[in-house]
Amino acid sequence: MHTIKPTIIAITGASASGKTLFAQTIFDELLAELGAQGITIIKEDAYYRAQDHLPLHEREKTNYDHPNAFEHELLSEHLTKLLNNQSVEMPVYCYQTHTRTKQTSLIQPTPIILVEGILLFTNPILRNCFDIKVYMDTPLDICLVRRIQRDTAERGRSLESITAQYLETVRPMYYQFIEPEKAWADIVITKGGKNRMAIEVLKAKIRQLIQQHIS
Ligand SMILES: Nc1ncnc2c1ncn2[C@@H]1O[C@H](COP(=O)(O)OP(=O)(O)O)[C@@H](O)[C@H]1O
Ligand SMILES: Nc1ccn([C@@H]2O[C@H](COP(=O)(O)O)[C@@H](O)[C@H]2O)c(=O)n1
Repeated sequence: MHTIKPTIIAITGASASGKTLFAQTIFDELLAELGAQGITIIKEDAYYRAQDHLPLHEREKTNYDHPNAFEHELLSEHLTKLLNNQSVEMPVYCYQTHTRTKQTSLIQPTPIILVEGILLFTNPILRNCFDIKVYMDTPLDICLVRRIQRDTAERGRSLESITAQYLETVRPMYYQFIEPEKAWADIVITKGGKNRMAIEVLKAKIRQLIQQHIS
């Protein structure tokens, strides 16, 4: 099954546009059919640069919406290894400490690899790795509301810190880097991570690719 090159499907778009929900739904719904040997997910967020050398108050000032915040070189090295049928140790990131944890997560090569994150198409080497490029086109005001709900519930953030970060970096970087990524997309998805028709279309394409792997 692994003799044919894996297919990498990359999903990008604004923070809280629904990338994780969309990718995770496809993964969860196909897992029963394909098994863990068939499909895997990689998050660009796992590749935020380690900041152990900085005190916490300095890490809080980092612009996490600029491409330089990511170790894209390591992500492309890992994708290349997976394409060459080698496993990788993906970093595990912590949004509370703004750095990587001491753990890593073993990722095995699979025929289908989903990658999701805000700035995946800004890097030409990464872009080159992707077979299908998806852009989540969710209005920014909806993203902001969902980010406030998610980051207060799941990422230990206050409303004050979310709104300050939004005005200082999230919104300007969206216009500078994320929105222009749409031009690279093969598929543009509206209605966020619950767009059932888009989920079914991607699942059908993945099933077709798996059939090609098997035959
Ligand atoms: N279409 C949708 N309808 C309702 N809630 C959604 C929808 N898409 C995403 N969400 C919710 O919005 C929040 C942000 O989505 P998430 O998938 O984490 O975004 P991203 O990965 O792009 O940052 C999550 O709580 C998610 O469940
Ligand atoms: N320490 C960090 C790292 C990242 N962020 C924010 O996360 C956003 C990207 O993740 P999504 O799941 O929302 O796509 C990005 O907009 C960063 O601002 C952070 O707040 N703190």
